[in-house]
Amino acid sequence: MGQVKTVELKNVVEALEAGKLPESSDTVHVYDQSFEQVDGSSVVMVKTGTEKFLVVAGDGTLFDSLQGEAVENGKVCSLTHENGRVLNEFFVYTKPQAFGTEIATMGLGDRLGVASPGHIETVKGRKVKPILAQQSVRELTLLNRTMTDILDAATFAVFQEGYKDGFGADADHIKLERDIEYALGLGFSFLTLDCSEQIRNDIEGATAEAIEKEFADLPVDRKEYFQNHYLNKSFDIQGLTVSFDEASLHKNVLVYGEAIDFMEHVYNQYIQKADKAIDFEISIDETETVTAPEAHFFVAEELRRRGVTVQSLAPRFCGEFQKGIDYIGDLEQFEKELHEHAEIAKYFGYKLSIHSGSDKFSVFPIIGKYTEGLLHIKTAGTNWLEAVRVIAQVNPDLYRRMHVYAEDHFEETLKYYHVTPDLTSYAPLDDTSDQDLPLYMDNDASRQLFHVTYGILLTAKDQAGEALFRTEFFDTLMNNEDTYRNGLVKHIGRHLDLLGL
Ligand SMILES: O=C(O)[C@@H](O)[C@H](O)[C@H](O)C(=O)CO
Repeated sequence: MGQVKTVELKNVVEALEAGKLPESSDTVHVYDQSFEQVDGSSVVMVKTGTEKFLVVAGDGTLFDSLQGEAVENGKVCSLTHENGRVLNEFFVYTKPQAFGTEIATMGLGDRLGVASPGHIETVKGRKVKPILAQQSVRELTLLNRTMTDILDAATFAVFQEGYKDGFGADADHIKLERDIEYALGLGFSFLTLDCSEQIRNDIEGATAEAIEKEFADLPVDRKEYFQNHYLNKSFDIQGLTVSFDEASLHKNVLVYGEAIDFMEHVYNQYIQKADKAIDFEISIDETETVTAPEAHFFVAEELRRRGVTVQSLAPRFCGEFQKGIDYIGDLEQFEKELHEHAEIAKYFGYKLSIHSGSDKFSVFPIIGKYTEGLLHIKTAGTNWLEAVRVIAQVNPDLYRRMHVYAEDHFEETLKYYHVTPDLTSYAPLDDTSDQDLPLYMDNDASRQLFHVTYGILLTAKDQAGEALFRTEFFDTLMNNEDTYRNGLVKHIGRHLDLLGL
């Protein structure tokens, strides 16, 4: 830390020594809500330039535990993983928790590690709890981030905002048992088990003969286990009648059987054995197979039969839930099926989970109506797009360079995301004034262009190995923190308003 900064922070230390909340100055911003006093120590979060620190003074175990640079009789501490764990030890509200099925939850994936303060402001006073740490393995891989990074970002944001109403941490789209073990060991409170590898999409297109032959080859006890429970019976779900003939039963057994076995295994081996409550979510949304309501019932009934308790389940809905843009499909069909999915979820006592929930404004009223405001909804990319909007507003030159790079590298992202933007549908960059650059964040195609190129843009390096955009991107964002915060409050607030939360 430079000499200049320690001089600036001397006043903060003096105020803390006197047990007082320091005041912000021209060069040091004090996050008032973060001020805490415990066993003779006083601590607060500050920002100088584009960097944030914890400043602690006084004596006692908190002062001794936080690691930092001595400034007068205080310490100036970087936001390290170790200092985040110290905050967890002294302030329980900085640790993630599970919420169960009695309140709506919203996944607020933050690919940058700087969005959570705006998310916290957005949810205050609403009937929803924030899952502030939520990144899929795909996002972590594309960003070279770790699960520890996203937990730390949430810890420091909650401390900065003095937010004491609880938050969650979702290890999202987890497919491997080693990742489950690692995430739960780190203290994640929410596990989204992605079963797309176990779901047999090939069965969807198979002939009736092929399905019958494969089913016939199953062990006798397995066939009897399913046929004795489902065949030629009707199940009444709040007025929705579900029944299976041989063809439909055999198809569902083959499509979902292996996935359900995996769900049961993970529940018994990890969720049941966890040292704290875990919100367990089943994700069958990222598959080619649309989840028909009767298939949703089949999966849920099997979980019930096997004693597996889940807090939320994400089906693959009809139509398209593409990243960062509104719903694509027949609204009437969607409403009919969403209603059925919601009734099935209610019947089995868990929340319906809406993945790729960003920007699905046309269907939010339908979702809010039939889930009666008890759901889990996941967003992530839209929070990154609001950051890109800020860049377009305040640093047009950086935006232009990122836009060109994203277009040049767009094709590389299609192996990770299913998006189908028409990149000729928006105005050419050279024809767009600086003033109009933010409008690209209102166009579906340019939204998706940036939505899926986040990893490429934030890890791109020049020939000297220096970051092409990352450093300037984060400096710009940190110098315009309130603009980003207010943009999130407005944009995510619109999501919650339309959902009735
Ligand atoms: O992009 C990702 O991998 C995640 O954000 C994933 O899509 C997440 O589960 C989600 O649905 C966010 O909207």
